Amino acid sequence: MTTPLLETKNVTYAYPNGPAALAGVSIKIAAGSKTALVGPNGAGKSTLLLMLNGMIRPDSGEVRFGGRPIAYDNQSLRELRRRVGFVFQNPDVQIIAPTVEADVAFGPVNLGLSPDAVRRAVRDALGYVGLQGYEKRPPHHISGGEKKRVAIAGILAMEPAVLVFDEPTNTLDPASSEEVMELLDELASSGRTVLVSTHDVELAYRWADSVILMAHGRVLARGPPEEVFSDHALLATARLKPPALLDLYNELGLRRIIDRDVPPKSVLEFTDRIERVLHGHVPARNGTGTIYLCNADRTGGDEVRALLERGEVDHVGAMGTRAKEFANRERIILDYTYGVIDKCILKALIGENSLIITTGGMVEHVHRRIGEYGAESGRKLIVTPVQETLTPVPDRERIPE
Ligand SMILES: Nc1ncnc2c1ncn2[C@@H]1O[C@H](COP(=O)(O)OP(=O)(O)OP(=O)(O)O)[C@@H](O)[C@H]1O
Repeated sequence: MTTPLLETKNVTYAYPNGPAALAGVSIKIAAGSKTALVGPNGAGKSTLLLMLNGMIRPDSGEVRFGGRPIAYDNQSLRELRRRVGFVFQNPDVQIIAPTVEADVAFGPVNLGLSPDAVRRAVRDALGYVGLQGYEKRPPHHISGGEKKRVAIAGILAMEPAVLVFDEPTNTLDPASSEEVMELLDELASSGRTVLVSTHDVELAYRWADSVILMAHGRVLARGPPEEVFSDHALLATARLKPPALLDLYNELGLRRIIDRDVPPKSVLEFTDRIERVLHGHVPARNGTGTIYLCNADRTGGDEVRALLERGEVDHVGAMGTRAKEFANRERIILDYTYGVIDKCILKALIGENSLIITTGGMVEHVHRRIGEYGAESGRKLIVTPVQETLTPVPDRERIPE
């Protein structure tokens, strides 16, 4: 690894009158990485994260940002906290102002930005988390998932290089959890470094590119999720279970039903592997389902409803916060809000049709991802822009030819 963006060197910490919360922890976080800090209750995850932006000072050892030890004077801490944004587990701790707008403005105002720059920062951050229109609402009158997004917007408005999330999905329902994880994916793909703590191994396995496993104030293991989560004994020490997909894959490997090489990260990858074992290849099928693609920036609700009313669409998914807002506004019920492309490919492979609603640059991404899947698996998948379903003779686009 080149110089890590964030690093701790043998840090220790005990709360006043408490046992050691951290007993010598060294971690390295690479710029642009998606890291999950995984461990049971009381492992020391929150304590370690609080150290990364100077909210807790180690009893011994050192925290480094950008290769330099962090300093604890007020000026240095203010600068560090602008660069390393921290989203608390409980948004009520973080949200302090009487309106959503004032809350998100708090950081930029403190940074001394001009009123115009503050307005822009608030607008952009609320847009990013899909909360335009919430500006004047009192934060205690919105849902838990929305509060989480307000807290994230408040941090984003300061444009940090690193985003640290303590248990981002704790207390959220499954759909809200998925939306927050998708937001974290968007943040990471825009070049930010994202670090989350969690005891949800399923989430860490599919999301992270690097995992740090902690228990009893120590690091037990670190590395790619498929390696760390394949060690059952270590996971048991940390009172955790392996992710279901990886567990099944490893068991099939041990029984020599499949060759173990690169573990699958998704149901789609796994089912393709099984098909290859059964047939020697992923069989081409006639009659794959169609994936309709709606660019919500260019399509009206009436047009989408017209397609849905024809009864040809079996499943609907939305990718990105603006697309979800569009679906919400148009009262379109969503079956998928996370991992949408893979889920729609899986349905297409069993002959069912689906609709993906998305916006802006994500439209190209959907085409690319489905095209790549088609090229790798040798299957022809049909992607039909919703606009084309409105013309009398649909001009279908085949990917790949
Ligand atoms: N404010 C505090 N005062 C005293 N002890 C604390 C305090 N916060 C945490 N601890 C103790 O420090 C240890 C590590 O706690 P920490 O919250 O960092 O763990 P965690 O891995 O984040 O757990 P969880 O998943 O439950 O949030 C635990 O033994 C806990 O009891």
